[in-house]
Amino acid sequence: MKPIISPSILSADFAYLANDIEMINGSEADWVHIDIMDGVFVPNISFGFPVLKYVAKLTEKPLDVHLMIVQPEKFIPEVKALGARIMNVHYEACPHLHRVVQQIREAGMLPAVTINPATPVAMLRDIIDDVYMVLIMGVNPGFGGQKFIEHTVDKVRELRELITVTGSEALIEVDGGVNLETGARLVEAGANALVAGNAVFSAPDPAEAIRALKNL
Ligand SMILES: O=C(CO)[C@H](O)[C@H](O)COP(=O)(O)O
Repeated sequence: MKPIISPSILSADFAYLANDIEMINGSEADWVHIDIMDGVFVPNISFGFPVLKYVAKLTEKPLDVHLMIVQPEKFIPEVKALGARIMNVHYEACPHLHRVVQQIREAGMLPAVTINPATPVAMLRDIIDDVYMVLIMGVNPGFGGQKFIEHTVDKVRELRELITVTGSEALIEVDGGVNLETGARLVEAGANALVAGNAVFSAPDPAEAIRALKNL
């Protein structure tokens, strides 16, 4: 199975966002990854719903929305209003994660749980049957273009084992530091979906970079 490719528009040129979205529309990308940051959960602020409303209008691929914010459950209606297919919330931001996952499903979206580099895969044991996807961060969230943290590959392997043992159908997505080299190892370890920012938008031909990732 070819990996699902979800380009992260955090690395796009915000002054010409429509051009980058059209590039994604015409590419082999499967989803579009939207990183929402609040300057509290992570030390950066990206964009909010007034901007994303226009991004969503132009985008023809399903939206894979990643909330790097505290209390993400407060924004379930806003994420739903964007037409998002997947809503990713951080394990570290949700003391009542099981409830939030149910709320996302009840709102008609697919729930995904994200773990930071310092969070062990074992913390997902009691939620793995309830989620559509787990997103493993390959960098500390907040910025694009960071160096890939090596133990992410082992975490993917460990999560693949947990999924096999529990019979869960959760997908594994990785975000941060993904390029052709790290992507190949992540897919080999059992990742189903790759988020790529810098590797796509800094490439001379971003659509070709997406195709190369898709063919890993
Ligand atoms: O969530 C993110 C940062 O918090 C970005 O999606 C991620 O960093 C992608 O960018 P790159 O591929 O350049 O690392």
